[in-house]
Amino acid sequence: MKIDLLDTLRKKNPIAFNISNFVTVQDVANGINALGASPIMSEEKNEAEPMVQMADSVTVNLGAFTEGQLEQISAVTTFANQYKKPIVIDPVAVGAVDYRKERCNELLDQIDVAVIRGNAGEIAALADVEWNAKGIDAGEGNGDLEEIAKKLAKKRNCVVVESGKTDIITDGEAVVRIYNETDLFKLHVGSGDMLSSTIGCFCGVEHDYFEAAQTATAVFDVAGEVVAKSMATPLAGSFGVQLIDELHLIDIKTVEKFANFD
Ligand SMILES: Nc1ncnc2c1ncn2[C@@H]1O[C@H](COP(=O)(O)OP(=O)(O)OP(=O)(O)O)[C@@H](O)[C@H]1O
Ligand SMILES: Cc1ncsc1CCO
Ligand SMILES: [Mg+2]
Repeated sequence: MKIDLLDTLRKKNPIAFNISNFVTVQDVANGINALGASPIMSEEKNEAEPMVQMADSVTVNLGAFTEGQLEQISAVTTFANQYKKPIVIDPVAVGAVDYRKERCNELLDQIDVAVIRGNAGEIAALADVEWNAKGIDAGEGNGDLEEIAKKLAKKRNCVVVESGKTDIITDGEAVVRIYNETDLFKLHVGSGDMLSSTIGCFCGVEHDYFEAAQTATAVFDVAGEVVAKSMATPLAGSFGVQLIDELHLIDIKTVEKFANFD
């Protein structure tokens, strides 16, 4: 794993263009800004081309899109392919709402993406595997998580990050697993959105998106673990704030010390 990419990111301060959702946009902007990237958000179709041109990566979060916004998402992602800017997709709740799954699959049919990051319920839905997703959460299912992630990676010819107790990262062939020590992330709505956008930042500085996704996930997971270790009592609000603080403070040595992966 290329943990050194953390310093590369801080040196380059990549512009991370995010189409976010209204629920978690501030956490996403502050999280990746604290980490060392330069976030910019937009919902305006008319500025899609210059936004994409100046950006190093594009992260599209499908958490609360409207019909009107689909045109902007289509324009942005088409320009991103044209200007060779990596796209990260966060397919929020596609396992729970068919409308979302259909729109997401239409989008994925039109464009090439670098990474899809979702929980098990979301990745299973896009991989056409049966699963009982629960709203924005992973829900329950019996499928083999690694096989599901690989299936989607092959189907969409991209890297898949399937988050959960163990984060599974695959390019369709190789698999890297990152083991989480804390489940406090679940106290903070938008942990997943922040992870997806963190992956976007690393894809903006590393063309090997499999490597970029691994480093991003390890940095993010260790940041949460460090915060959890420092809290005598788990506190949801404080966890969210301290996660942003730790994304600012975290360094390569800390990630090397605490990242648990194979
Ligand atoms: N059961 C768990 N134990 C430990 N860590 C977890 C667990 N589930 C998720 N995580 C961690 O939480 C972070 C977000 O992943 P998660 O799968 O919850 O995304 P999500 O469902 O899209 O979240 P959200 O919708 O709230 O943004 C990741 O860093 C992941 O490693
Ligand atoms: C709660 C919620 N609803 C739509 S998006 C979102 C944030 C998690 O993605
Ligand atoms: Mg999510």
